[in-house]
Amino acid sequence: MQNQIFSDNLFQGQRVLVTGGGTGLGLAMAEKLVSLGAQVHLCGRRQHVLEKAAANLQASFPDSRVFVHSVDIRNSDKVDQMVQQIWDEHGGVDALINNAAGNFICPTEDISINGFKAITETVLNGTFYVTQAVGKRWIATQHPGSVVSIVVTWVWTGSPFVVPSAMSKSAVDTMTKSLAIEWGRHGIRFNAIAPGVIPTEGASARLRPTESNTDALVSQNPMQRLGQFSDIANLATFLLCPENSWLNGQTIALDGGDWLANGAYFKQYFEWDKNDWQVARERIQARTASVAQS
Ligand SMILES: CCCCCCCC(=O)SCCNC(=O)CCNC(=O)[C@H](O)C(C)(C)COP(=O)(O)OP(=O)(O)OC[C@H]1O[C@@H](n2cnc3c(N)ncnc32)[C@H](O)[C@@H]1OP(=O)(O)O
Ligand SMILES: NC(=O)c1ccc[n+]([C@@H]2O[C@H](COP(=O)([O-])OP(=O)(O)OC[C@H]3O[C@@H](n4cnc5c(N)ncnc54)[C@H](OP(=O)(O)O)[C@@H]3O)[C@@H](O)[C@H]2O)c1
Repeated sequence: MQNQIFSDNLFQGQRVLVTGGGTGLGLAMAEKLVSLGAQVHLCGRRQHVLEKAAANLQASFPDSRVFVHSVDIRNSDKVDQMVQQIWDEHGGVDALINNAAGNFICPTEDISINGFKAITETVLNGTFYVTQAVGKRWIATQHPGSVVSIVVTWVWTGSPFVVPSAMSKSAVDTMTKSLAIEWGRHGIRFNAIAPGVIPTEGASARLRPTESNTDALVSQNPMQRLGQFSDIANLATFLLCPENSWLNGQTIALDGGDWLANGAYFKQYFEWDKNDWQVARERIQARTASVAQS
């Protein structure tokens, strides 16, 4: 029998937009919400990835209602059109998970302006565009809402070699606190999850491009393991529960206590020389190119 924290149909009648919902952690959270009865909208850039994710969800949960939106969240007009379409065709959403992100490791002195923008315009700007497009409709219709944003523990530690991501995730953390105050009176709640390492293809290929062995990460973690999809799916579900209507403005670490014990990630890369960085860059860019062509 499945270990069940939440009661069946807890999210029946709830509609949730998950950015980056076609893969990794976004898909894991979407799946949990679907399993509890939610209607979900998955947004990402790659239509075929979204369609496959939706088909799998529908196969696992035949009564589910899953919709896909192929949108680059860096484009504010396209984001607004997507959200308007969701309002026109489905009456809106009740919750938003800001999960889409881009990242790669690189010494900060070597990042081009385009590289900086590829990350910041997704994580910072894109998150704002989606949040504002949804939030302003909630306010206009006096509809309560709940937002969960996925940040990372380096909002507290900072992090070498991923500075555009660290800057942008800190901004999303600050948005969480700021809008928790500003929009609380509209019944709109903001919380965030700061995960430690939960292995996904997308993150591993761009943050650990030359090393797949995770033994050291496991042994340094106070709980002696890495994160699992169920960890983030359960916490996101808890934060979005309408019953938690006084839970607002919080960023919760979900890392087994790792950042308390070990601080910032990626300190091992201080040992890399120019050649190591070149190899890493080639692997990351090959991965990005193959994903774009797939
Ligand atoms: C705590 C544990 C750690 C876990 C924290 C998790 C943090 C995360 O956010 S993980 C998320 C991982 N998932 C993703 O990144 C998925 C989406 N990512 C992507 O699509 C690509 O990686 C991303 C971000 C570059 C965007 O792609 P796209 O918009 O097509 O950009 P693209 O045109 O390829 O490249 C843009 C610029 O970045 C540069 N760039 C790309 N990769 C690299 C690299 N490895 N090094 C240096 N520069 C790079 C390119 O050269 C280009 O700049 P220029 O035009 O000057 O040459
Ligand atoms: N995995 C970890 O250990 C970890 C730890 C801490 C925090 N996080 C955070 O968790 C979230 C999910 O990461 P993940 O590990 O699951 O990686 P992932 O599978 O690569 O997820 C990123 C998702 O964002 C989408 N995306 C990227 N750029 C986009 C854009 N411009 N517009 C729309 N969608 C875009 C991607 O789909 P397309 O490529 O199709 O657009 C993809 O579905 C991210 O916010 C990440 O920072 C992850």
